[in-house]
Amino acid sequence: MTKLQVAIDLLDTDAALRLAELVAPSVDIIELGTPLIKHEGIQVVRAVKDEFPDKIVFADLKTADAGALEARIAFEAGADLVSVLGTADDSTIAGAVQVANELGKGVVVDLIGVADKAARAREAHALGVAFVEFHAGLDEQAQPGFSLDTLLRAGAAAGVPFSVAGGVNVTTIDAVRAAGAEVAVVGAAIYGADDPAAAAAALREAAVVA
Ligand SMILES: O=C([C@H](O)CO)[C@H](O)[C@H](O)COP(=O)(O)O
Repeated sequence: MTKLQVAIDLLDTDAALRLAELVAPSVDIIELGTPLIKHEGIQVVRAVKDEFPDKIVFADLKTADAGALEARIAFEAGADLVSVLGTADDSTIAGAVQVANELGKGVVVDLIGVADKAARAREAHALGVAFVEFHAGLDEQAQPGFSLDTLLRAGAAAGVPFSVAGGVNVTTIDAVRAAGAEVAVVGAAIYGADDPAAAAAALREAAVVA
C-alpha cells in the first residue's frame, strides 16, 4: 500500500483547514505547502495539527540551512515531518535529523533540483531521514518534455524508502505505486479539483491496491 499525502498549496489557513476537512478521510499525511507556510507563518501548522491530531502533519519547509533550528520550530508547532532540501549540506540534514530523533519526529529530504537523485537519496538515507522525496516542482513540471517516468525510475533505482511528487494525479498514481513509492504526494490534482473529496477518494482507492 502506498500512503497518500495531500499537498496543500493554498495561501490561507481557513482555506487549508476547509480542504483538509474534505480530504482527511482519504489521506494519511497532510502537507502544509511551502507557499502556505511562507504566507501564513508557522501557526498554520499548529492550526492543522489541532484540528487533525490523528493525521501525520508535514511542514514543507524546504530548509536549506539551519536545519536543527528550522526543524525545531516546526516540530514545536505540531509538525510530525519536516522537509530539508537535498541540495543542502549534509550537516543541515543531520541537524534536522538530530532534533527529529530527540522529539520522536521525522525528516524528509526533498530532491528538487538534485541532478543525481538516486545517489543523493542514498546519502540522505544514511543520515537517518524518514524517507526521501523524488520531486519535480511546479516550475519543472511546466517545462516542455517533463515526464514523471524519469522520477519514478530514479526512485525505484535508489533502493531506499521514497515518496514521489510532481503533478501526480489519478492517471499516474498507479505508476507511482508500481514503482514502489511509500508515499504518493498529490497537490493540484486534489486542491484544484471541482470535488476535492471525490478526487482524494479516487486517489486513495488507487493507492491502496495490493
Ligand atoms: O512541493 C510542492 C511544490 O514545490 C510547491 O510547494 C508541491 O506541493 C508538490 O509538487 C506537489 O504538488 P503537485 O505537483 O501539484 O501535485
